[in-house]
Amino acid sequence: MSSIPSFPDDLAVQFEPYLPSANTNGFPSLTLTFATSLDSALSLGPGIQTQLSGSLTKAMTHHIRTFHSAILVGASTAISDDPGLNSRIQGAKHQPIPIVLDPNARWNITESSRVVQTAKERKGRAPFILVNSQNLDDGAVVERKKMLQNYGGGYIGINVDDSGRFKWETILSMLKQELGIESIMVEGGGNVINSLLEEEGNRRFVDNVIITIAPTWLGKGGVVVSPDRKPDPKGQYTQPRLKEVKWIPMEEDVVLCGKLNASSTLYNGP
Ligand SMILES: NC(=O)C1=CN([C@@H]2O[C@H](COP(=O)(O)OP(=O)(O)OC[C@H]3O[C@@H](n4cnc5c(N)ncnc54)[C@H](O)[C@@H]3O)[C@@H](O)[C@H]2O)C=CC1
Ligand SMILES: Nc1nc(O)c(N)c(N[C@@H]2O[C@H](COP(=O)(O)O)[C@@H](O)[C@H]2O)n1
Repeated sequence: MSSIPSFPDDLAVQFEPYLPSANTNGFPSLTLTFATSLDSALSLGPGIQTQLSGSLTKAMTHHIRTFHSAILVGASTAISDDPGLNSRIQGAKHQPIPIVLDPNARWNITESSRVVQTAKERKGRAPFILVNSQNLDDGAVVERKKMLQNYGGGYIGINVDDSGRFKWETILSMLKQELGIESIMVEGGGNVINSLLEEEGNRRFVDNVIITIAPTWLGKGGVVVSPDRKPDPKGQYTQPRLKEVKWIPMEEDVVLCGKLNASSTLYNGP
């Protein structure tokens, strides 16, 4: 994997207000970051890795990765993309720990998975995979766990809720307690991002948002960011709206930065 040229200082300074800072809420600081098309798609379809970021916005993503203790993706992204989940920016001073949400232990991670190769070459960290606690004793999980432990990673069991998902509150507090994670970059895919944005109770965990928008339409059938509109306990839908918004043009793309958790308000129009 070739290294990515360093991110220019004059651009890096513009992102500083959106980098993690110590959180007072007891949870790791969470940055939501992904690349999208003009029709809100992350990829052409489930299982199809689609390049959206240009070279400069890709460098930005790898620069931002170095400021986080962890990067988190869903199992389908791990399976389809076989990602490195490290920072390949020249001179990277810190590598985040990859975290994969995989309640049903679907990802057959092996010695030749890119993230493991990267850890072996000491160009990144070995991943921790979060599974439903009931799957921790599964034979395949036990074997994969042994393999990952050789490189400093592993499997962690968490109980799922009635819908088969982990609660975000549990994910975040467990990552902080067990792995000492203070900041986390959630990169995708659609399922993970939508589950984070659909409920006000989860949106409160999102501190910073950094979205690359590429000048292209992927068309119907793509994996889209479009959370369900779930009403709050009072039966109202509170529109999440970013604050402290900054648009940063970067070659053909534009990067949208903002803050979310500073209590989203009901938007009543101008
Ligand atoms: N453009 C971009 O920046 C990115 C694009 N992608 C693309 O997104 C696509 C994959 O997205 P999706 O199919 O939506 O899958 P996904 O990557 O969101 O994974 C879905 C799986 O993650 C697990 N999961 C999600 N939320 C969970 C929760 N709260 N608790 C427990 N488990 C949970 C479940 O196993 C679920 O089946 C791929 O095509 C990939 O290339 C992925 C990341 C970033
Ligand atoms: N920022 C960004 N731009 C794109 O165009 C993308 N397709 C993605 N995808 C995400 O990046 C992961 C790949 O990471 P590595 O470079 O392999 O470390 C992929 O799994 C998606 O999370 N991101």
